[in-house]
Amino acid sequence: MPEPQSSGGARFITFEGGEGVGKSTQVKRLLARLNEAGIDAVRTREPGGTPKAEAIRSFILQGRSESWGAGAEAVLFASARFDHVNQLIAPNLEAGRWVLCDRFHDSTRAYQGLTGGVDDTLIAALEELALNGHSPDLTIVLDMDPEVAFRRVETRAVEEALTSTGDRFEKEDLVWHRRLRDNFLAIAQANPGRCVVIPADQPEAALEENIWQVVSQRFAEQLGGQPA
Ligand SMILES: Nc1ncnc2c1ncn2[C@@H]1O[C@H](COP(=O)(O)OP(=O)(O)OP(=O)(O)O)[C@@H](O)[C@H]1O
Ligand SMILES: Cc1cn([C@H]2C[C@H](O)[C@@H](COP(=O)(O)O)O2)c(=O)[nH]c1=O
Repeated sequence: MPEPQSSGGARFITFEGGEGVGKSTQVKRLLARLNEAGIDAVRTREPGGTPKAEAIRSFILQGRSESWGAGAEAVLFASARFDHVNQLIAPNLEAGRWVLCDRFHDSTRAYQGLTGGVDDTLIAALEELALNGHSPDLTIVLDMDPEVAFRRVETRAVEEALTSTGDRFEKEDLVWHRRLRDNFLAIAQANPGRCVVIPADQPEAALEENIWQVVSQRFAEQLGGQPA
């Protein structure tokens, strides 16, 4: 296996989509594929990725900000993102490491904005502040029927022996999750240069292969022109 490279052309890739569509699984698989191709990369998640952002994650996902409303929660997610971008994402990209992030600003657009009803102007202002110019180079939107994805989340809860099947947003009803799915698709449609929608209801290895095709074609130059 070639040694990971550590400079030049680092790329920022985000994974988005509803609950249980397989984002975390595929972030790990893509990291391994990139490492095999000699690319130095890190994986991270939102909300979270730094100690301060993880503290905000626990606060929100335990439901402690639920009664504050979607606008205040958008501000909390953006505060976590501000720290994450400045302390982890930007320094890694500057050091030449690719960054793979499990959820990013499109989740705020989809959950708090389009589904939660928070005004576009606030979402855009928070985004500008938190991203500080670090927009993803590519966003993979994993798409599938939320009812099927829910079953995955329930199975995961059983496998991990969790006493509760979900965090704050996993507890919303199916109608809400269907709206969320449509909203992720609308975001992808509005950002065709950055977002690629991939059907997620397929075996893990097949999905990994689909994602690798997209990444290796999009970044052929950085990957040394390797065929997909
Ligand atoms: N392609 C797949 N087919 C079937 N099961 C899968 C697939 N990908 C992941 N899973 C399983 O589904 C569950 C959810 O996967 P994962 O945690 O990767 O999803 P996620 O989108 O990151 O979820 P969340 O939004 O809750 O963070 C896990 O138990 C995982 O093992
Ligand atoms: C970044 C971000 C996340 N959320 C929601 C989406 C999920 O319900 C949780 C994160 O849990 P996961 O298991 O890590 O997917 O938070 C949100 O509402 N807004 C955001 O900006």
